[in-house]
Amino acid sequence: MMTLKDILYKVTLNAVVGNTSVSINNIDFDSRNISKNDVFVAIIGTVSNGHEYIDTAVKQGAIAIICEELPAVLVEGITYVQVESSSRALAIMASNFYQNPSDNLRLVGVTGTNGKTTIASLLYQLFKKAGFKVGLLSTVKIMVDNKEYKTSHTTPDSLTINKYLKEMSDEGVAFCFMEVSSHGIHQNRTEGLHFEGGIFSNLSHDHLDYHDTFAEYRDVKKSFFDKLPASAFALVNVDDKNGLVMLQNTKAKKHTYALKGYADYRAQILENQLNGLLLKINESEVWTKLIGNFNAYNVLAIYATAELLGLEKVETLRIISELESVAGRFQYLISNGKITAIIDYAHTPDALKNVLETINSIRTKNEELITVFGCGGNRDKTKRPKMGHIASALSTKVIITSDNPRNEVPETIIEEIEKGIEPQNFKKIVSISDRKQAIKTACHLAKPNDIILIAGKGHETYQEIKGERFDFDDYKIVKELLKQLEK
Ligand SMILES: CC(=O)N[C@H]1[C@@H](OP(=O)(O)OP(=O)(O)OC[C@H]2O[C@@H](n3ccc(=O)[nH]c3=O)[C@H](O)[C@@H]2O)O[C@H](CO)[C@@H](O)[C@@H]1O[C@H](C)C(=O)N[C@@H](C)C(=O)N[C@H](CCC(=O)O)C(=O)O
Ligand SMILES: Nc1ncnc2c1ncn2[C@@H]1O[C@H](COP(=O)(O)OP(=O)(O)OP(=O)(O)O)[C@@H](O)[C@H]1O
Ligand SMILES: N[C@H](CCC[C@H](N)C(=O)O)C(=O)O
Ligand SMILES: [Mg+2]
Repeated sequence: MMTLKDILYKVTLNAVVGNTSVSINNIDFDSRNISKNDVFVAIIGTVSNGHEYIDTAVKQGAIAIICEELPAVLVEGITYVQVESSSRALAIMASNFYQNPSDNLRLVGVTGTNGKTTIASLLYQLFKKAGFKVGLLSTVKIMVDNKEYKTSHTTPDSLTINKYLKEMSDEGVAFCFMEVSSHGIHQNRTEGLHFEGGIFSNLSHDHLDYHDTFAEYRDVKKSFFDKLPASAFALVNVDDKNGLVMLQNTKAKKHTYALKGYADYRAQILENQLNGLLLKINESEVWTKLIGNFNAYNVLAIYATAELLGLEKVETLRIISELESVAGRFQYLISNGKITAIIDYAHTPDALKNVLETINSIRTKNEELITVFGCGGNRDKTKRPKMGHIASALSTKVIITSDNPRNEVPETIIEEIEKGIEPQNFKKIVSISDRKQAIKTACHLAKPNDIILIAGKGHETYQEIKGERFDFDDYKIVKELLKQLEK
């Protein structure tokens, strides 16, 4: 049995009222999950304030309350602990509660606007193929070696992270690769974890609804590197102008990678085709099935990481050529009628631009590029016109549609996307808010050898409308529609 004192180890306490030697059953930050002898951690969120649920938690049997402000009336027999930051305290307590599982495996965090899932998933595959037991915490799924779990976040809350790390540690997992989102860092979800390495892919426009300015978004990412210990490595892409910024105040050992500039790890694209890339990494040539310039960066990042973690170079290169692309990232099919449909998770201006430029570098002038995309509701509005501009400038036809409208009106989101389109491109655009109809229209418009890009949802298998998730799978839908049309 654990006591409150055990899990408070290393938490900075401002005040304690009551007994910390009490035995505790579980910890939670949501009053709705609290039952007898649990510890409730009150967090000030973006929508509500957990401190308002302290009474409910006590009524449901909480034995201790962790909070930033003590309630006016204290209940006899309950221990109240006041801390500076409840979310930071939660993360440290979560680690203690699960016996500090991040100490038992070699944990590497991947941060950046685009490429986190790709890099983390490729590292998972690479180390699996090299014969290790491996863990993965990603947007698409959580893997405890061969066991797969669903996930709702890119970087889960600290209790969930530590729960899975504990399972990994019990399973004898040697390496774990995890995505570290800016929300995750900002909400202290990764506090107290023992990282052996951090990777920075790039920084471009996203989430400027949550972070007030780009500088704030950058500094949140940077704080992840600031906190790495001296024993860790920090590996950054220095073709990105913020790569060196990430290294400014880190104690970790600094390593760089680049395609254009000078760096410790360098790659060159020798060939770029629809079936893969031929790269020269440092002095060796390697073929990969991954497609697009941006994937040259991802492959270089995993090569460097493998070396930093001690994998043998020749083996790494051999395995790289066997790696499969990640679900919903430049996933494509070619129909019987010779129409290519590409599903990609590009949901930021930079990712959309990269994907379109990659397709354009492969496409010949006679073929049409028909792009179907939308922008998420209740997310950064300022990226909408930018994505409208990019899609219309780089495609021959564009169908603007819905991508998880959440609690917003789909037509309003579409109008905001349309604002970024320049008059000379108006004729390329159609707006159809129903995503299935939009994809159907693209299939009707496409002729043999044309390319349809369906962007934004990648691996997602739902459309989220007003809090409800309806089944929706871009890949399945386009495959089925093309088959019907070509019958
Ligand atoms: C904006 C955001 O990130 N919100 C996250 C945050 O919730 P919140 O701050 O809104 O919580 P809140 O509703 O205000 O509640 C505050 C506190 O009161 C508690 N509460 C609330 C009600 C009640 O009855 N009782 C109770 O105790 C809540 O449990 C919470 O502790 O903390 C929750 C618990 O960790 C997260 O689930 C939630 O993620 C929401 C669902 C979300 O959509 N997050 C996205 C934006 C996100 O995190 N995305 C990033 C990836 C982004 C990217 O890189 O592309 C990710 O890492 O997944
Ligand atoms: N290194 C990269 N640079 C720029 N764009 C990239 C890079 N890697 C992938 N992309 C593009 O970004 C999209 C998302 O990639 P990925 O899922 O790996 O990113 P992510 O950082 O995990 O995103 P999220 O923040 O949603 O978790 C891809 O579908 C592709 O279009
Ligand atoms: N992790 C990102 C994913 C966006 C994917 C896109 N399909 C959307 O719903 O906006 C987010 O939650 O902002
Ligand atoms: Mg991701």
